[in-house]
Amino acid sequence: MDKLEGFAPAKINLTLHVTGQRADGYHLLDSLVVFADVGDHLTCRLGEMSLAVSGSMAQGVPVGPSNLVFRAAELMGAQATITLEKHLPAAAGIGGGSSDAAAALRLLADLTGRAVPDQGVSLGADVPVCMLARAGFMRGIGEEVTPVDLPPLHAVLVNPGVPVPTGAVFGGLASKDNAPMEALPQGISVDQLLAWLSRQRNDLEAPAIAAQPVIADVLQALRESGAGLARMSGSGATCFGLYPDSKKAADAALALAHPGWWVQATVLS
Ligand SMILES: C[C@@](CO)(OP(=O)(O)O)[C@H](O)COP(=O)(O)OP(=O)(O)OC[C@H]1O[C@@H](n2ccc(N)nc2=O)[C@H](O)[C@@H]1O
Ligand SMILES: Nc1ncnc2c1ncn2[C@@H]1O[C@H](COP(=O)(O)OP(=O)(O)O)[C@@H](O)[C@H]1O
Repeated sequence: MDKLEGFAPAKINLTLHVTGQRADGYHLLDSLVVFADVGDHLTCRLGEMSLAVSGSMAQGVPVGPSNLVFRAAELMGAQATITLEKHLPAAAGIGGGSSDAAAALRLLADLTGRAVPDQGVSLGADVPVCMLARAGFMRGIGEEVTPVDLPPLHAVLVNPGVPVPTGAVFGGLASKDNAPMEALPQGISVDQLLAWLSRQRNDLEAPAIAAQPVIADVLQALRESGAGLARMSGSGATCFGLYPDSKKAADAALALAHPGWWVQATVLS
């Protein structure tokens, strides 16, 4: 094996309940996570350590040792020549950096034959679920990950171009001890899933809107575009809308076009 290619899909928190806080300050989460068919692309080859970042969303992404891809190589004890093509906005609540790190960990594990320590959680609370890269529950601070079977969902992702720092949004929570998600029935249909989702929450929505009020405008625009459900992902600012089929999602994406907004029709699974 010489050079390997990998895909780092956007992570979407369909729900995000904050149920407590650990003594070290990290929050306990109860979240249903899915992945989009849009994301970043990586190539990786063992050799001299280097990282080249390109792509439509490369601006502002660190190219040095603070890039999570660089840190993934350090964690694996590997030297590698890596290219990263960024298509996902950064600091956007869709785990772009974490998904890049998880993709790099998968590639480096394949290239070196080494195991990934602790599913990469030392690189970030979102990395274990991004290692799974399919629908799953995320609990603990993010280290407890369980796959779940869900029907695919047609969606539009909208990011209004304002970065939201995750730690600050957690810090703005009015309550840290909120109710967990309801149990999710197995073998659920799309309509049942939508009804179930509408009864769950993203507890970070209110503090994120307080920090960046434009998020409320995005949610309103998604609802007006015909979304059956509109919610923020992660700590924001990206929001998603869910639609009955791919045509309605594509039409909504066209209607949502707005200067400075990143708008993407996608399938979540
Ligand atoms: C909120 C979530 C939900 O999936 O997504 P994003 O908004 O980042 O996409 C994640 O838990 C974010 O994961 P990640 O972005 O990897 O977080 P980390 O780098 O580990 O932590 C950044 C900061 O967020 C806070 N943090 C993060 C995770 C957690 N369970 N409790 C926290 O309090 C801490 O203040 C920490 O210093
Ligand atoms: N490969 C990467 N892609 C994007 N951001 C990265 C990357 N590596 C490190 N970062 C840093 O991580 C921060 C969080 O980025 P990201 O994971 O995209 O956001 P979020 O945690 O909101 O989902 C960014 O502000 C950026 O400086």
